[in-house]
Amino acid sequence: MQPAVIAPSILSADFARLGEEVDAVLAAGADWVHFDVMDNHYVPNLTIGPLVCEALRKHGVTAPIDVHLMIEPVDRIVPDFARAGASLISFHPEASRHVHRTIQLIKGEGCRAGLVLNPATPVDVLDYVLEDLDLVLVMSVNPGFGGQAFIPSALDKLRTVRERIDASGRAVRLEIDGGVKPDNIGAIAAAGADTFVAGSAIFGHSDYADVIARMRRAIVAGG
Ligand SMILES: O=C(CO)[C@H](O)[C@H](O)COP(=O)(O)O
Repeated sequence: MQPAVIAPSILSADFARLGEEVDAVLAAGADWVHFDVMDNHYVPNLTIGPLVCEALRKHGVTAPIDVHLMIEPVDRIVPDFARAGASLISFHPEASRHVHRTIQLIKGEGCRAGLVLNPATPVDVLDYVLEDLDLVLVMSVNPGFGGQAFIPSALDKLRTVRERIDASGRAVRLEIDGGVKPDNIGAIAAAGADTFVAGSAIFGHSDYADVIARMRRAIVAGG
């Protein structure tokens, strides 16, 4: 298993002070910045686009920016995010007519590629494309909003995807997103996740370093 990565979702940050918020969470021990892009079409919410990603890079953020596109159709916006400084770009198979082509597009733009599985999306969407992926993101809430409760069936899905990744022999990251907290992250790690997105649990806490440290301890204890 690869070293654990903690990726705070800026969906729960104070957008009026986004640069400071990202600096603070990275100084507090976060590894990546998770960047949720919603289009009010694929999901019923509207957030941020490539201009904000570029602004974070210009602000001086050098950590990996992990872009989660909840956008349909997805292909047109991929080059814009690559130019804006995205490190990884993940998308939903339901939002792409040609999943293999979208993966190649992301990689051709110089980014790592991830595929996102909604709570009701079967694991077999990984057939024939797992060998091209750098990351699989298992959603443990329905996409669109922060602050939702963790859906327990995500643990079984993590175990299944972990087996498939291990059988592939490739260093594909297994990311979890939605309702991740210090009190469930140990069980999530034990089920096979190595990359942990958390929004409200981190930005809703007054001491980012404390909550991230508690998450890391729980990952080691549970995983
Ligand atoms: O992708 C998302 C929602 O679509 C968010 O990243 C996710 O829900 C994180 O928020 P929280 O940790 O508060 O559940």
